[in-house]
Amino acid sequence: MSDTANVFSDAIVDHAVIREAGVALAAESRRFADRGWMPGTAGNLSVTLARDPLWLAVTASGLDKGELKPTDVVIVDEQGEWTPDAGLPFAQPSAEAGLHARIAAVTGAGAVIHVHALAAVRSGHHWPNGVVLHDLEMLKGIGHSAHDERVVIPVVKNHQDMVILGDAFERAYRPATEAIAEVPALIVADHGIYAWGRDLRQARWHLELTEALLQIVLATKV
Ligand SMILES: CSCCC(=O)C(=O)COP(=O)(O)O
Ligand SMILES: [Zn+2]
Repeated sequence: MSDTANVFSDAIVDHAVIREAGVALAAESRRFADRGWMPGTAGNLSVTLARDPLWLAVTASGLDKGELKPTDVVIVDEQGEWTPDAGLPFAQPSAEAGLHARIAAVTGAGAVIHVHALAAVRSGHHWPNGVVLHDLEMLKGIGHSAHDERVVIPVVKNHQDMVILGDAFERAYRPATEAIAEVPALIVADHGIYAWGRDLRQARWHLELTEALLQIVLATKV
């Protein structure tokens, strides 16, 4: 019997779904810790389990993100708060779960990843009003045109209150139009970057490509 069986034995939500989310979040977290983007306990991840009401499986707070176990997940509601309705015992969700929930609610994302990657933090210092990207082939990887589009990665001020941070995200977010895709990333100044997608894999692609684009604009700035 696995170590998750007891923890989830009274869960109202589907045990297998939570187990699958925990396995996936731990694996992704390890990947980013190995890259140096989640040093120590930095960073957090979530996947959307349900939409009505909104429930996310988010990483637990304050743990070594390179050593998460499949049981180190917490089910939170649309405020990012632990919900008793999921039937799991209390565990402290990520301090940033509220922003994950807001991003998932506003964008429809199936997964959100937050890391403390260097180029994102440096870019936020250099361009506090947003980072302009253009004429870069990798823009196609975040849904944009490589040549005739000017894409702005929004930058918002850091805050410890996730409602204030969520409001800042909503003001900065530009949803997709028929002509232009959304920008699936947000820089939080002096802190790190959030990226999202329909699932963890696409969120990872968006994160890796955005961080690579930011490395290029930093390396080529005059
Ligand atoms: C050690 S970094 C400070 C907290 C933070 O920014 C972070 O990403 C991790 O917070 P969590 O509550 O998810 O462990
Ligand atoms: Zn953080």
